[in-house]
Amino acid sequence: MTSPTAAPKVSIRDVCRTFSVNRQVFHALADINLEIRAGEFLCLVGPSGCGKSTLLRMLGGLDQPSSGTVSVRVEDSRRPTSAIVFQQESVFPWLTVERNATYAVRMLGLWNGAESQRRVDYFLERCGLSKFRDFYPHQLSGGMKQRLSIVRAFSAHPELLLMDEPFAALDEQNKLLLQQEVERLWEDNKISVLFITHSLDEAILLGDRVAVMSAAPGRIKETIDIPFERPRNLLTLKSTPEFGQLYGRLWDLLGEEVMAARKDR
Ligand SMILES: Nc1ncnc2c1ncn2[C@@H]1O[C@H](COP(=O)(O)OP(=O)(O)OP(=O)(O)O)[C@@H](O)[C@H]1O
Repeated sequence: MTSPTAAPKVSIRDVCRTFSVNRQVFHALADINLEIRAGEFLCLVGPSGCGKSTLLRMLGGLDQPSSGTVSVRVEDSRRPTSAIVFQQESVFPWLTVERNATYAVRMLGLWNGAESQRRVDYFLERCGLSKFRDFYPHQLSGGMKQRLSIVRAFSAHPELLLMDEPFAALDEQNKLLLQQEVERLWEDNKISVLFITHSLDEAILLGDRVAVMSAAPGRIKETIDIPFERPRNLLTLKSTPEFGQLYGRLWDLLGEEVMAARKDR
């Protein structure tokens, strides 16, 4: 458990993002204020097009705010500031499983011999890919490729892990298994996580807090603490009245925004 009073890992202050589309200004994000605590698992939900991925891309250094500031508190300069797991498979087809897993660390010049290899071996083992280290992505299933993306991200040992709907394209069984695995990996590695999802089940299962965004221009409408003990089991959780109440509260917050987003189209 992280202390709410400790210095935040991520500070997002008064962030706005506009895009110029056909010579018109489109306001994607407006006045975003949000913190992620060190070691916290923060889930972000919101209607389609409200700017979740734009915000995540800013934290990953792939985009810049039009105004306001985004900062990540770096504690160890030998670690990459962030790593991203996307929804779509983002592994390199011309590299083996092992080379994919080590690519980011090598590219960043952070490869540290035996120590780095030990991390890669550990995460390959944890994600059930040890036996496939010499396989190429076309020889893997979709779920295995997504596990490889997770291995690559955790192996890089980032200060901040950014996950953009990482399980959205997976079948239900693989999704449940990977949700559990990510929760365990996160608990064992004490990493700070921003996790985007459209699934309220997933947000409640994984999050320490869930931030709900408004329809575009995206704002943080409310953040809600998830009080359940870990490790969590979705099937057990779902049978409790507390889960139903939390789900209902989140759905009420989100439902209004989904309707607003539809009207704006
Ligand atoms: N490079 C860009 N140029 C113009 N508009 C953009 C650009 N990138 C994003 N947008 C717009 O910004 C808005 C937010 O996009 P973003 O992908 O962040 O939404 P999202 O909440 O992640 O959506 P979804 O849940 O559907 O993935 C969208 O209306 C999108 O069209």
